[in-house]
Amino acid sequence: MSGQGTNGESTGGLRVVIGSDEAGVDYKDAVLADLERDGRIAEVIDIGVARDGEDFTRPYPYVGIAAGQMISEGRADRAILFCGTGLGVAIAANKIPGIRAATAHDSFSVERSVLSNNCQVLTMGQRVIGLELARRLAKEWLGYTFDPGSASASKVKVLSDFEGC
Ligand SMILES: O=C(CO)[C@H](O)COP(=O)(O)O
Repeated sequence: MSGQGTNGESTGGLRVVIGSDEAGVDYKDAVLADLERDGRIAEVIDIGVARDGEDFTRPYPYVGIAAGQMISEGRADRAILFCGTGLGVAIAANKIPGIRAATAHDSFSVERSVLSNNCQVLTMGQRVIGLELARRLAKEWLGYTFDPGSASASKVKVLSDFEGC
């Protein structure tokens, strides 16, 4: 069984949620395939929507909330979510106490979302960036680990203290 690392992550390898609404399903499926080939990932959890599924028209807030809850409850370490812009799923995930979700479409922001902000959730927009960039950014993002001894830690703690978790 996996233990907990200093970042709250599973020490047995990352457990990663992937999800989208219908506007992000093409990118979700492409990144899902990448994650399944990625040796760093212990478990990939696809929360939909499924292209041919009954949940295909599930609105983005349900996707963001479900992903945030999985992390909050310790059932996953990270989530990568897509919608048209990436904004809606981030707003939804951020409604869950303790969740830090960010929309990032460039390499520097992707890096800082972990190293500065200790984000557990990355969101991107299928209507905003190209597929190959989204795939690359997802891979990069999973390679970063927050350093609890860094100068950024006390800033993130302000958020945790405010939320009480
Ligand atoms: O991008 C979205 C939400 O941020 C979603 O994929 C589309 O939402 P809509 O513009 O309200 O249809």
